[in-house]
Amino acid sequence: MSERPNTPLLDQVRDPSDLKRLTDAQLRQVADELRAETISAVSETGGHLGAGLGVVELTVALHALWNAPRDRIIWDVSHQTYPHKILTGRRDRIRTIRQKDGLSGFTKRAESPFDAFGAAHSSTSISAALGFAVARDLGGAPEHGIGDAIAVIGDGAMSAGMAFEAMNNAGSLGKRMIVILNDNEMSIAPPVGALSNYLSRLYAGDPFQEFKAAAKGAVSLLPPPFQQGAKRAKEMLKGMTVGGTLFEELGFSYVGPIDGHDFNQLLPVLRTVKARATGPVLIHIVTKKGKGYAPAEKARDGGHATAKFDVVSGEQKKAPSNAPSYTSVFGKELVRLAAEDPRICAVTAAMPDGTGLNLMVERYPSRTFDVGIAEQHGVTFSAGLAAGGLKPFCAMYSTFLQRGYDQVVHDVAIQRLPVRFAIDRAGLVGADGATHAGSFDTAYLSNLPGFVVMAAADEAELMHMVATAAAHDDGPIAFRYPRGEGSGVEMPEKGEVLEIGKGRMIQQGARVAILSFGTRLSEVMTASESLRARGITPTVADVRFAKPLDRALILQLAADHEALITIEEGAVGGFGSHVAQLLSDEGVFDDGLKFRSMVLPDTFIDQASPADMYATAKLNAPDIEAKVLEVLGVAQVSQKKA
Ligand SMILES: Cc1ncc(C[n+]2csc(CCOP(=O)(O)OP(=O)(O)O)c2C)c(N)n1
Ligand SMILES: CC(=O)[C@@H](O)[C@H](O)COP(=O)(O)O
Ligand SMILES: [Mg+2]
Repeated sequence: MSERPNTPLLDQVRDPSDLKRLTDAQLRQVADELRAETISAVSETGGHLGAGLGVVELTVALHALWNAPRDRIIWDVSHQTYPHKILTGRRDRIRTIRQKDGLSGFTKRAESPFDAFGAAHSSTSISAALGFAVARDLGGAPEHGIGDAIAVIGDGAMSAGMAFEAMNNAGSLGKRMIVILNDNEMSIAPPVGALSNYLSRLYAGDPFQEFKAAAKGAVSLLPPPFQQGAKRAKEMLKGMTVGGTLFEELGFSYVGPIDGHDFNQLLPVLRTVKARATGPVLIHIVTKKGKGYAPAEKARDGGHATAKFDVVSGEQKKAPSNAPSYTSVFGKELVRLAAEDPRICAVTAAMPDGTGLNLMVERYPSRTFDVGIAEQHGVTFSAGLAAGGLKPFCAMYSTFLQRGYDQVVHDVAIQRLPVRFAIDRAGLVGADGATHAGSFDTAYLSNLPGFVVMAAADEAELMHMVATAAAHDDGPIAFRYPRGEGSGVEMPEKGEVLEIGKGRMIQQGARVAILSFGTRLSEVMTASESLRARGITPTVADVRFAKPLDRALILQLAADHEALITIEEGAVGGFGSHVAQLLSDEGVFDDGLKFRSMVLPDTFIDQASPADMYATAKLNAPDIEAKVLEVLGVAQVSQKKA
């Protein structure tokens, strides 16, 4: 455990009301102590660091000036809320963050009344804030009332269509609400796109803006010191744009850009907006990701997310592993295939490193597209690329692909376009918890006519599936694989093209056949070992495909066994449901087949290690063993704990 920082003033802040009696100079001290406490806590837990460090001053200022929870502060993505959690009565649990039974790494309404709106996927904050503003004006929450609605959104999150949909709506409704655009010129990777360039231009230091601001009579929106002391106002006006921005065209009053780490700018501007805003206002603050912690400031990603680390050296403490990550296996195999086929291209929605497409960016930059946090566009853009004769790999996390679902149905599936979906983070992901669980993709893709849906049982299988997807030109195809390292299996030199809709036998046994879809296969084999001691050897197949099903294999195994069990890392409606439908259609149940489908339970599972989450889901080896015994009617003496 690292030495805890000395935080005499922060120690006196039990909730945000304690900030109200502090002077501006004391707020500065609280911010410094809060930053030290955040660094210390994350060094022990790991987690999202850089974004929180960048909003320390903003967090203190918002809680000092407004009255949360009556005023609703809505943090976009909410990976930057560790300082907010510390200030809102959760300091004693901050070192449990992202762990089993600990604090969530994101805002969560069930966790605290100060978490006005749950998040983790980006670009929802302005819509939610507008909802609160309208609810306030229509008399919602009559017991305590609703004060201000304040959305804090990053420059990366601002690039998403949803943010603009919300501004378009807010600008026309004209309700009082505040959007704080926290511009650190970073997403996880450096931000991309025209909006990012536009924001940079807004604070390019054009002295013309000073005159423009004055000429537009902007003084009414500026803090009183501006209006009184010409010198200070002049200083502050330097580089500040009022009027003529994209945001103003959308119906917002725009104030900024201001230095989000400088209380001398932040506090007066926020006070003035609080006192005077009548309609929607956007305050543009400029900050640094990782601010105040040199290793984070220097890191390529601004210290976005980190393992546990040594505070002094910044060195991260990662467990060594010999197995490659699924992500890197995908990235490397794609690069290999792209060398052979110039029509192969790749699309990521702001996750080049997370999806392994950084390797494609390095090798084939002109064929790799980071579209920003814009999954909907990314999917339809891929559909366009496919319609135009290219072979796009649309690489997204399972959970984020959810945002592009209508595009998957309407633009890809109905047109039978050969978009290859590389679905990373499939299944339960661990510390990011329920919001990031890849639980639904098998269900929501397998029910689409003409889709091919595969899951890799290990990293070698993943290589084959990448090759299979590249070769598949007849409609859309998806392959899913989990977060983290593979099982260390022997790797082929290159992926082989699999026959569509054909599974593989792993082990021939008797009485019960287990059909595994995805990486639960290793748990199935562990269970099988244990069952052997009881004289039961299950037949095991890796089905590879949830769609099209290997009908011949499944029907044969159904005919040869008294029981069939399916298992997958996904919610109901996926592989198991399709097998049940097949067995039902073929009348196999009429012959007395016993059938069990092991899927994720009908509940959102909170963060823990993936193994713990799968234990909660009852999808680990002991659960499989128990299921086999149950279906065969064998008495269980005792079940080992998962
Ligand atoms: C819909 C969606 N896509 C992708 C992500 C992954 N993601 C989390 S934070 C982040 C970058 C956000 O950048 P920004 O809003 O500028 O916040 P910063 O971290 O710079 O403070 C991304 C891409 C996400 N959370 N939600
Ligand atoms: C906040 C967010 O959405 C990302 O930072 C996410 O936590 C990344 O997850 P991985 O660590 O699995 O890439
Ligand atoms: Mg940013």
